[in-house]
Amino acid sequence: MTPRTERIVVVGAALLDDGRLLAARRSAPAELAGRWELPGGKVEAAERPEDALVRELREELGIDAEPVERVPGEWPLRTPYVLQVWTARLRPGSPAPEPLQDHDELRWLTPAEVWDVPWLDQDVAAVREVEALASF
Ligand SMILES: Nc1nc2c([nH]c(=O)n2[C@H]2C[C@H](O)[C@@H](COP(=O)(O)OP(=O)(O)OP(=O)(O)O)O2)c(=O)[nH]1
Repeated sequence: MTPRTERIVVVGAALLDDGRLLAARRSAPAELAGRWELPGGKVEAAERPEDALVRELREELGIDAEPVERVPGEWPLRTPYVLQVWTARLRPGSPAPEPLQDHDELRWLTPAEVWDVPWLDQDVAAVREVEALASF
């Protein structure tokens, strides 16, 4: 058998504002519902990950966001997906985030509160990496 090499990047945003990290609770699909994640989604063909991030955050949260820097690392999700994370911030004048699509609750977490929500298992290592950033 030929090993499967195709991989599809899911971009997640570590949206930081006033020293807090935005966490989003998934409302679907059933196996992920109720767990918390970094908002984002799949990068489309020929799309740059940073552009996908901006698009997904507009669709899901209604915000105007700006990617800042790639968080080092890459984390496997279910095949063929891998998670990459960028820090991001709200552009001046952006609306506040609202759970418009895929989520039913949002929380801004201070560094002391980061582990107060049940993150998706596959996000824990990524969130640890975000926690280590000087900007948070
Ligand atoms: N956005 C996001 N998705 C994650 C994370 N962790 C994780 O396992 N996933 C999974 C959930 C989904 O199966 C997949 C991303 O799909 P999605 O539903 O958020 O993305 P999308 O809007 O592009 O999807 P689609 O409805 O167009 O298919 O990755 C995470 O931290 N953020």
